[in-house]
Amino acid sequence: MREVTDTPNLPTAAVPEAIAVQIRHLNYYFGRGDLRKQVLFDISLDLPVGQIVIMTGPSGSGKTTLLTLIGALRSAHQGSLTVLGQELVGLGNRQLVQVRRNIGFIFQAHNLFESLTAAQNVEMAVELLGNFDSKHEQAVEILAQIGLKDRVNYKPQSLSGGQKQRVAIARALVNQPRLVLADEPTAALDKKSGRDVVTLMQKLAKEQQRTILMVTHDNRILDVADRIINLVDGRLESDQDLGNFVQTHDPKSLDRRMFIM
Ligand SMILES: Nc1ncnc2c1ncn2[C@@H]1O[C@H](COP(=O)(O)OP(=O)(O)OP(=O)(O)O)[C@@H](O)[C@H]1O
Repeated sequence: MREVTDTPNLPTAAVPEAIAVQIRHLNYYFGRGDLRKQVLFDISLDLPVGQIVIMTGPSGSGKTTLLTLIGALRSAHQGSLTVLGQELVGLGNRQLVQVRRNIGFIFQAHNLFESLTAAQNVEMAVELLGNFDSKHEQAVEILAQIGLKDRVNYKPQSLSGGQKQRVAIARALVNQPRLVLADEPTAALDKKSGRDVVTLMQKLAKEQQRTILMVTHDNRILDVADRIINLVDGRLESDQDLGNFVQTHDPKSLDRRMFIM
């Protein structure tokens, strides 16, 4: 068990290591004063290590807001949000940046740099952790693992939509984040590419014991999930366990697992 940092408005809590994300009574507001608007209401949720969770819900229901809070991309103020053992409520910007380093992000817009090759786009993520010596080898290795071995020196303009999204996935995964957050990762892809991308993410969750939270409107990929949560008007409306998930979390074995396509 890890102790969670105490914050002014929260009691100290202990979160089991097998829980990657623990949320308790989380509220979130945009704006201030008269313009203040509540968009998340009393969210409580546990995401176990190794689980692949799909979050659905109507447009404007708060999915992206919740994802960005979990990803330490905005700060939470009310309730408790513990990510990889760290309480985020009450953390300053510099500490949030540290938390982000353990999270892989995959967005609908792949946000690749057009002037850089696939390998160089991935290398940038490795550099962020200060690893300059082996960055090229690491980038090539993960690109090969996701089926892009013969595309490492291609620039995004010469890649298909599915291949670009795979580069974005390689970039999100190269530092072996324990938590992966994806916002509509298949929205811009055709049926086959979308399926390939999520199958890849599913393999990752199972073989490397990574936790994946994915926002999607894409009904074609719901079956890869262990669990589907539905957000409506900022509230957790339903939480459906699909019965696929078997908790196998063993912290000692985590780093020895390899991810092979
Ligand atoms: N920066 C912001 N400032 C003020 N309100 C915002 C901001 N971002 C989002 N909102 C509002 O918060 C609510 C939730 O938005 P959010 O983007 O989280 O929904 P969503 O479920 O991800 O929607 P979509 O499926 O369309 O992406 C919406 O009412 C939205 O208008």
